[in-house]
Amino acid sequence: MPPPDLNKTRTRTLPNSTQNGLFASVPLSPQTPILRLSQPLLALLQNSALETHCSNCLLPAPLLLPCRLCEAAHFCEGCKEGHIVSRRRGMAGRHDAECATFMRVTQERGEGERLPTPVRGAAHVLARFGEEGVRDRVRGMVGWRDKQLGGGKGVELQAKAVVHYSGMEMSRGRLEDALELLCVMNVNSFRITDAGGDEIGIGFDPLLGMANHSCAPNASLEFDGRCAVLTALKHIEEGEEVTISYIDTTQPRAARQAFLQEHYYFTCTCPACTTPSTPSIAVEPGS
Ligand SMILES: C[S@@+](CC[C@H](N)C(=O)[O-])C[C@H]1O[C@@H](n2cnc3c(N)ncnc32)[C@H](O)[C@@H]1O
Repeated sequence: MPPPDLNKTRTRTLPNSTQNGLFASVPLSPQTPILRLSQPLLALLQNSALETHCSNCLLPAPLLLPCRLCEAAHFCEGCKEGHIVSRRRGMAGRHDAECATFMRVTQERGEGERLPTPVRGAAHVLARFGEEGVRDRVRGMVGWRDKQLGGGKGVELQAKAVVHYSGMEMSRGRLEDALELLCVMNVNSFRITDAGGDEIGIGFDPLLGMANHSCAPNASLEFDGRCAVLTALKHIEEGEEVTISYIDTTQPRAARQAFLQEHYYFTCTCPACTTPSTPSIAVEPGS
């Protein structure tokens, strides 16, 4: 049984901004969990991990059984019952929607062909737009659509792939939803890494997506299987903003700034980016 969900944050609008952030609702000491979501809206294995990790619990296992229909997703002993057998019983399993998508891709593109992971992720979330509140929450998120459209990122083509391979009718409204969703997911998704630190998938959730970036963050977001856990790295005062890092903070400032601008469309003004850098020490040859 996973530990229960918890949330020691509040979402608030940032001062002098239209954007939001996550703020501590209680004082938090280092290493304490701040937010735990056992069922984020999306926790999906990337293509390269489909045969090494279980598509349900996202954990690695020495023996994984392929779904007998799509043969793309694999399940560990503990999860196979609910996800392979349940389809025969007509129970809605988490894999059901993607199973059909995998099969459509194989039929049209050939054996072993996969959609790019972000397209698969968007198809998953689009399939949940019918659930209460999901579409409105996602469509209310920051997506930098104007910058992404025509920006060489191929979101227009990806939107068509999302709708087509999901087996949905290609209506203007659907395409519009898919396009907006892809833009939102591009700036609000998180990498899922396994216990060894290897990247194995993507996670996305409207609440987690409220966390802003800092190159000197006070919290970190990790996934334990499919459970998302935000943990304090430092003492955080009640009412203080909770920040995470979207990037590798060991990179030099210029590289961090360029990456954040290219992928998240902002200029970072965190203390690590605005504090004058320590002047380099001249070392005399031979000293
Ligand atoms: C994952 S969302 C974070 C939540 C977002 N502020 C909101 O209101 O939904 C990522 C977006 O937030 C903004 N953002 C995140 N960290 C920022 C920072 N340190 N400075 C300025 N904007 C930031 C950028 O617009 C970025 O594309």
